[in-house]
Amino acid sequence: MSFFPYRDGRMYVEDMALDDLAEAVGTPFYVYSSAAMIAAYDRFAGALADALAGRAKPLVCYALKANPNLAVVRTLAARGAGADVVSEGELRRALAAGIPPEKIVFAGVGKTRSEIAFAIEQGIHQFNAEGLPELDTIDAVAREQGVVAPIALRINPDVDARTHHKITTGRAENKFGIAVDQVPRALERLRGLPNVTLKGLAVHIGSQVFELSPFRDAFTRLAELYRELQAQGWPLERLDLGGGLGIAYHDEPPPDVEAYARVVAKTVGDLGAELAFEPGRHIVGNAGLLVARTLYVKHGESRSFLVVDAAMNDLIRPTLYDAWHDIAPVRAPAPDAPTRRFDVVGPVCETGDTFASDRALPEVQAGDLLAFFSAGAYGATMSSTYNSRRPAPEVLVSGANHAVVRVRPSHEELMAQERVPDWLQAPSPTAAGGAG
Ligand SMILES: Cc1ncc(COP(=O)(O)O)c(C=O)c1O
Ligand SMILES: N[C@@H](CCCC[NH3+])C(=O)O
Repeated sequence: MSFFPYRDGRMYVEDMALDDLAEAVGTPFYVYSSAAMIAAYDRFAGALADALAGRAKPLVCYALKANPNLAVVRTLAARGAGADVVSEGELRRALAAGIPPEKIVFAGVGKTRSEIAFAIEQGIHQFNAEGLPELDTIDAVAREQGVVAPIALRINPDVDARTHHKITTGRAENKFGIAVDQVPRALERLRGLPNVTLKGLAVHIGSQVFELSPFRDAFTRLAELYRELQAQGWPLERLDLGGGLGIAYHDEPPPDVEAYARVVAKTVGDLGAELAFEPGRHIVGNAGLLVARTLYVKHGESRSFLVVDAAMNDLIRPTLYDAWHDIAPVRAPAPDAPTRRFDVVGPVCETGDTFASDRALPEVQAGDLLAFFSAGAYGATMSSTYNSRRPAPEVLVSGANHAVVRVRPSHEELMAQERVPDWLQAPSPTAAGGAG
């Protein structure tokens, strides 16, 4: 079922017409379907619960980096989600959205002392430690607070996730995690660190992973290591299998979440470990759209351009990864409407500010609204103010209700964070122009 259907020639988000929303909030804007993210979350959590059949209880820690909007996180918290965070900011958001600290895992290669201190104060579930020196830091900070901090070692299994090279994280050359060969050194180090306690192992091999075999390989390696460490006497009880399960961005068959859950059950289901997962994109990616208005239709010598009012500062994925996002007009085209090839571009002064090249679209007029699909993950959160453009607002729809869950800041608000030092006072009129 589509959460973005056409009805009477107009595209809807659930029961809210997008053209009405555009009138209400202005363009460009992000819009999320509450029902779509709940459906994706429930399906993911349900598939794991079914496949594990009571052998292990899955803790689904939504990866805030995909979309940290408080209303989005709150929606998932209400379904029982925990959180995967990679900064104090994300941790504060997870807590503010009502996720209990004991359901929060803290990953990331560059946790600072003050971030670690804050997380320990909150009593989070665990740190996923990504390197040996970090163990010393967590230990030292925990000692200052007189507590023992729970950790998992994030293992780098050297598995090719077969995704875009910029978002693969489980190869030996990537900065993430601890190589299997270094684990003995990490354990040796842990023996001398009384203020950290090793609870388990973690892995995350990359993002937008489509094939199941890299997961199978990584989880199998992790299970072997888990058994080995237990045999050595380490009282492990947790495995965190990371996120990474992809979504369909076009008409490809989406990854099979039930088959993913069966891989989990088969590889680690019998270890008796508590299992955690860190899905981001899979939960929110296809629950969101970016909606833009066409400013100009420009027919050049060799190409036709649709210049829209959204740009690479709003959605950077096409520029950064050459990512494909489906684009469709908000006013339904006639079934037999001819198509034409367009480059869909934004107003930013970079050639890379291109959402799609040579894309077949129905005839579009200036003023028409366009929906960019699969923009719920790594969309608004990766936006910037480049070219001094105001970030697009975010809207959450539930049924026929909508709420602006992040407002578009004014130009004054954007400039208010900047300061001009005294020694750069505005030049007096007489000084202007120099020699007179
Ligand atoms: C440690 C960790 N966990 C979870 C995620 C979420 O990934 P995804 O949105 O692909 O599920 C990421 C990002 O790749 C990550 O680095
Ligand atoms: N930002 C990336 C994914 C990176 C995942 C974070 N570890 C994307 O848009 O696809």
